[in-house]
Amino acid sequence: QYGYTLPGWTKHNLTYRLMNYTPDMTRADVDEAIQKAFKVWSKVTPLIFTRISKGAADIMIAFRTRVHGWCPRHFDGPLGVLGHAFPPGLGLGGDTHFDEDENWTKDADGFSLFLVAAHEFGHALGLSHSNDQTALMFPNYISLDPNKYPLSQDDIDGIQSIYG
Ligand SMILES: O=C1CC=C(NS(=O)(=O)c2ccc(-c3ccccc3)cc2)CC1=O
Ligand SMILES: [Ca+2]
Ligand SMILES: [Zn+2]
Repeated sequence: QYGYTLPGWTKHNLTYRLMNYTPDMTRADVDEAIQKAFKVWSKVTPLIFTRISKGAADIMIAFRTRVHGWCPRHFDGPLGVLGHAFPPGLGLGGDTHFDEDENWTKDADGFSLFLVAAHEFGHALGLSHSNDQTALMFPNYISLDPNKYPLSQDDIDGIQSIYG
């Protein structure tokens, strides 16, 4: 069960924007991984995610390393932290950054961008970590079979307690 859930977004139609791409994957594979990661959550909530290519989106997505821009959190080089996302809110709220020092992939080796994005988007929607080790919101990376539906009942209960 969740320690606490943050107040979620007050609107259900959210926009997202990819600020840059990782050289580890093709653009098409990055677009697909991000789209699939949003679909995991839109399937179990009334949330709708719309991609925009300019202007300020609710969820700004970027690949960054070490200290980056005005982001109050920094990355730690290869391994360790893979990404971070800010809880719902204006400005930095919802923004999701991936550590470019990782090897991002769509298949087995390296880290699955789809899985890490699905986890980070859980935070961007207001979820905290789960202590259920089968949950997508579990604090440690588990390389689930990306084709297996990654949401556990704990994740669904958590997200529906915010956007039910
Ligand atoms: O707020 C934080 C702080 C530290 C984090 N650690 S991480 O980036 O290495 C990470 C850990 C687990 C996952 C994950 C967990 C379950 C399924 C898929 C990914 C993703 C990223 C992830 C995170 O969201
Ligand atoms: Ca790292
Ligand atoms: Zn950041």
